[in-house]
Amino acid sequence: MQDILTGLNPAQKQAVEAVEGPVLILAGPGSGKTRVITHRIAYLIKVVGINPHRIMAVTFTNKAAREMETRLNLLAPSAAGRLTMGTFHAICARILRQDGLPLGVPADFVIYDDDDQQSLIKQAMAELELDPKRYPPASIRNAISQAKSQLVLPAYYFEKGRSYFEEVVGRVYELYEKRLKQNKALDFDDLLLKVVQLFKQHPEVLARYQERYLHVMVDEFQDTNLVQYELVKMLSAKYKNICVVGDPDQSIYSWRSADLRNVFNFETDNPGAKVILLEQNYRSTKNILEAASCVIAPNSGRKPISLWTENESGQPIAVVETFNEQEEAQFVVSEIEKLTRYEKFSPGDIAILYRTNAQSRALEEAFIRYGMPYRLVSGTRFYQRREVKDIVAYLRLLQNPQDSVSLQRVINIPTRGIGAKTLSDLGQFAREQDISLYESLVNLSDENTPKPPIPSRGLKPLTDFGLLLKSLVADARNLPLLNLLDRLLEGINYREFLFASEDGEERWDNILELRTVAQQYQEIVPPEGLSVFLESVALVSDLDSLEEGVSAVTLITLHQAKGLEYPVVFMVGMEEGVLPHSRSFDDPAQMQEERRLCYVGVTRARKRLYLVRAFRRSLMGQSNVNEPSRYLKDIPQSITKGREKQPLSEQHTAASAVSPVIKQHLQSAGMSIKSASPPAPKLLELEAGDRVLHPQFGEGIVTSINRVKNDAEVMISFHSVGMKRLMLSFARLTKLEN
Ligand SMILES: Nc1ncnc2c1ncn2[C@@H]1O[C@H](COP(=O)(O)OP(=O)(O)OP(=O)(O)O)[C@@H](O)[C@H]1O
Ligand SMILES: [Mg+2]
Repeated sequence: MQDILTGLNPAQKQAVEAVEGPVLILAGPGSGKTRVITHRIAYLIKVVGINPHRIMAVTFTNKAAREMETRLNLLAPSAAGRLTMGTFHAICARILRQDGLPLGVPADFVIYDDDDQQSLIKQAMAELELDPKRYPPASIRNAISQAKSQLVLPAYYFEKGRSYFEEVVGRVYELYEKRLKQNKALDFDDLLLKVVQLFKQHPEVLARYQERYLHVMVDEFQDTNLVQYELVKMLSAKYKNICVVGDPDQSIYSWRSADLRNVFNFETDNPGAKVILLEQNYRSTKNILEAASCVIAPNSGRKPISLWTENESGQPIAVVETFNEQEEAQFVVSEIEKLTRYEKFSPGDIAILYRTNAQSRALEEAFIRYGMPYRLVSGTRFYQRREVKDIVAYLRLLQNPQDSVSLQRVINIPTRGIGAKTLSDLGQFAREQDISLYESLVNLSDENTPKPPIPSRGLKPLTDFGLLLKSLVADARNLPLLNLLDRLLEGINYREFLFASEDGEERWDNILELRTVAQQYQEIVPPEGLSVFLESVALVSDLDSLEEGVSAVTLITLHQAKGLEYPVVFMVGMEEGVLPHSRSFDDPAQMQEERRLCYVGVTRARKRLYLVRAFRRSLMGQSNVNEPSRYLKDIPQSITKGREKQPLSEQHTAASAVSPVIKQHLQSAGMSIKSASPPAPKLLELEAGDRVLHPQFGEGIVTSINRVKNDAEVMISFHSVGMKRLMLSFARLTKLEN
């Protein structure tokens, strides 16, 4: 019992000991909310003598559940594995496996993820002969998901007075449900919905669970939605021992229907509820905490939660401006190098937080280049993302039309009605004729060649695709990489295709991010740009995912970082348009949520906090000069340090188009800059033998120059990547003194 209550402050102790009746714990970040839940569970088991079997603890992520389990194991080893702990979805899945039968849910149901769900909806729409152009499957899917999270059934859509679109939703919904059932499958929304239905329609089942769960606890309560709260209420209705902890300032999931009203209504829903406030922060230094409170203060309608700490003031917050996103990544990586080399932080102590997944790309590349281990939390590494792989496969095919693996990958992407049977017939025909798959496609439009035995209905899309490929292959020889990529995306209508899928917007963002990469190869004479690009992609993607246990830097979105803490935190992309995200600009409620997101980020840091931004950012194919994030201005200069205070004009005159990092590198090597490429297209004067610096390839020596019209082709032998031929007007070269 000693170890359970010692190590808690009086307010925390009160929260742990308040085991009877409803309890609401409201407290700011790092004040020990999660710690209280863990200790409360241990206390219930070891002191009050509750059977772990009768306790339920709901966490927000599986990772949080695992962490809680580890901590609990230290306090109450006997409880391991006996209590019900996990996310709402995991707990509901368990209930349905046990008790779903009365509702017609078989014990061996499978769970469909977003992708499965999407394809089943498309299938249902095809069966109903609904045109996906008029009724985008993604909107139908959203409507169905919304309906489910509000416990609305298909019948609702057939009531009088519904719109035609609603009726369509209803018909798809109905058939979709039928197919799910035939496949013995549940989608994510079903997991919650079915349990609520089960409890409502079969009170005897509910009674059993109510009897079982003497104690129910919920962490991160501010991010629960209505159905989740409904469930918690039902489960705890008998004993009313329900303890929820949360922080309204950290509510960041409204886009998943999280509803803050759950917090505000808790006291009225649960008469006699004890409300406990925790005010001491154990996580962060005074400086970090002050920065956090300045960031959140401007939000309106807050219940101000006071927060203080006995921790030291610590280092000032580092506010760092870099030139562009590559330099930002470089800065982060070289700073990490210093932190781990001279300051006894290990890579596992460090996290990089960002607003959108697409931002990870520049960071990942820097980590790979430096050979520094990193771990991307529950996101797919950039070059492994499906849409990125698809487009890279296309580009590979354009470079090498004989690449039949790539061809087979993309032949029906976007869907163009080329089925497996047609493809295998074509393959066999190509083998018989001893030509490649690509040639067999291209030949279809040539009257003088033999035709494969494929019915004309199947032949048409093949012929069209062959023609498209042929013209793109020709483009690949002549166009700079970015133009080629654009031509490709247009030719296959890729944007439309992505937007018809559920997470289309995010996936398109990744494609735009791929454009940013392509831009960097613009200066290389075609078709070499394409092959250099593909070569570097191949190297980057080849990296095996990290083994567990290796100490690695964490790359994570702000949303996923909730509840976690790291000794060192880098928040990157601290710019208007990135954080706050430009999509939120015209919605005041959303802007408040962006601010909370920033607050969550800042409060993840224990000892060091870096707020990094880029003067110019190419993200998702657009190059923008962004203002510093408004949140930076809210942090008083007395607790920051950095390059922030210099006026921009001094840093970014034409002569300093060279990034500060590179400049620093030059200076430390005793070199100086003779001339930098100015923004106006005046060509750098170069001759064979000159030493130059390139922002990506590093240092090299000019081996030859070939003047063409107003430009010149320069051959450069780079130390890092060998010989490259660049267009002088595009190449971001700096001449070094010989
Ligand atoms: N009384 C205490 N004594 C020492 N350390 C404590 C105490 N209370 C909490 N901590 C430590 O402070 C840190 C933050 O605690 P915890 O993660 O539980 O906070 P939280 O309120 O859940 O934060 P968040 O809102 O970010 O989820 C943890 O490292 C925890 O171990
Ligand atoms: Mg917590």
